[in-house]
Amino acid sequence: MANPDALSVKRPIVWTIAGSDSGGGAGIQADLATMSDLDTHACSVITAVTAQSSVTVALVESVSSKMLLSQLDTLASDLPPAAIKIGLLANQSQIDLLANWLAKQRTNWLQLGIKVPVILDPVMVATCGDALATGAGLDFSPFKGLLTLITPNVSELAVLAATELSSVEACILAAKNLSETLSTSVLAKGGDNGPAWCQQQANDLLVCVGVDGISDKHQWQSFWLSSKRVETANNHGTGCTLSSAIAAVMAHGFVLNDAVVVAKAYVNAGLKASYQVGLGPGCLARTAWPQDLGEFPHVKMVSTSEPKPVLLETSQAKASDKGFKRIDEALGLYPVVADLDILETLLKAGAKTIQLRIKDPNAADLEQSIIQAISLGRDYQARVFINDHWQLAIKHQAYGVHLGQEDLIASNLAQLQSANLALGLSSHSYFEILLANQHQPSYIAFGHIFPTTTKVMPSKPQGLAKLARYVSLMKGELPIVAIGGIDATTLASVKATLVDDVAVVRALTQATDPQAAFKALNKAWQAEV
Ligand SMILES: Cc1ncc(COP(=O)(O)OP(=O)(O)O)c(N)n1
Ligand SMILES: Cc1ncsc1CCOP(=O)(O)O
Ligand SMILES: [Mg+2]
Repeated sequence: MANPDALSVKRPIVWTIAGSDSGGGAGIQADLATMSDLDTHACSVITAVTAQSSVTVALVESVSSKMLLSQLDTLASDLPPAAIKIGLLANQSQIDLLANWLAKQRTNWLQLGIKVPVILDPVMVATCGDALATGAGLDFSPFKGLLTLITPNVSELAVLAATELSSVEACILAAKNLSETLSTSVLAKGGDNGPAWCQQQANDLLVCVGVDGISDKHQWQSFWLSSKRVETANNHGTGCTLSSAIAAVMAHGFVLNDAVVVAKAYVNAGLKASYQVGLGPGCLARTAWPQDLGEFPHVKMVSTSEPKPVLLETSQAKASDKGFKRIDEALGLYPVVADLDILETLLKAGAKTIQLRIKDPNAADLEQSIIQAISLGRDYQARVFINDHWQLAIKHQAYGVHLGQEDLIASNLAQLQSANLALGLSSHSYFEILLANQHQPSYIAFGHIFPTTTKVMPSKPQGLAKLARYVSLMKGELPIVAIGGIDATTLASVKATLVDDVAVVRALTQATDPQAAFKALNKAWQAEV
């Protein structure tokens, strides 16, 4: 099962509501190509027909309200969307009609328990500089509360905010204001050559507004997503491609933050392989689901003390200096346990990696238990990781520490690294894998793969298809450990994703004979695929 695409059999339906670009590089044409390339079935609702080439927009004719409504209703009754991308809306009455229609549909969908992500790319001007929508003063406020994400570029954001965005701070403020005005997350794109501060590299600002299914600490956070600028004039349809890729990835069940980073990687790869067709700017190539980590952006939380995006050259140099201890021998079947009795039992059974996970920070015998676990690890020549309690792990020289994304904010990684401890980091998405990977940990745990009762999770079970995608992205970088709901019945399917290692809790701690359970699971894990 090395090919992750083999795992997602059914193509989810995605709609694009946008204008036709007769030149084929942008609009509906770019959207359909992108959505299809990203393994979705694309339906189209055409808002306007443009007579357009790579150098000019000769004529724009919007479709009638009757035609717009008829396309929406016809599709809704047979081909309901898993996600919607909205592009060119040619005039205010189209905005009003669509917002009204979406509001009614949303109520129907919510009654059925369906939440459909809606991504709005507020298209105003074509790459050649010609206006596409009539009237600069389009009012998008009817969409308030109906959108998941709006994706203006810096010039569009300046128009929407009715202000110049000559500084990073002004851009952050305008994006946050827009997110409040429309009650939506915002992706302010700095990919086009805009003001001086976004010329050096492509810096996009993601303002998260109550994003579903991600860590509490990220739901309302803002992030810079930075990539090196791809130097090419063939950038016609970049915004359409990005927003339709975001919709397509969300239709596959990925959270918003994941969809944004995958779409950015998709656009970066597309720009690198872009090509010229007419006399003007050419278009992006379609390069399928991105699998090259190098195409993904660097992610940085926006903080009040340091609001600026990271400079990529320096951050990469620093990251390689700061790598954590490498894992030479595979972690293998990795038990995670809450007490010393079971820890010793499993070491006796042959566990070579084990984690002590005591969740109560006030546990009376916490430090003593940590000392004891580390000492048992030495006796049995096993690698003992301590969960959460990184200061005690340093103090007593554990082999390593395991931390979650939330723990990262409160811990001192430099101290851990100089004490030469190994570091495992949790992740629950592409986005968190990128965040974790930037610290160059010793391994990244990914989960939960299947439902679990061991821990209350903010995210949904990831499943095998997603696991396979992450494994393929991270192969050769550092070990990926799958965790969550893994037991004797699911082990073989997890192994088939080619993940490096597996961590288990209940499959061992709730077994009637934990030693026998470890031996059996370990044998199955070590066996050839
Ligand atoms: C191997 C492994 N993977 C993931 C976790 C979870 O860590 P974290 O997200 O910090 O959650 P808690 O375990 O602290 O509840 C883990 N402990 N081990
Ligand atoms: C700590 C943790 N982090 C992600 S899933 C999980 C618990 C996994 O436990 P189990 O193996 O019992 O499902
Ligand atoms: Mg933790």
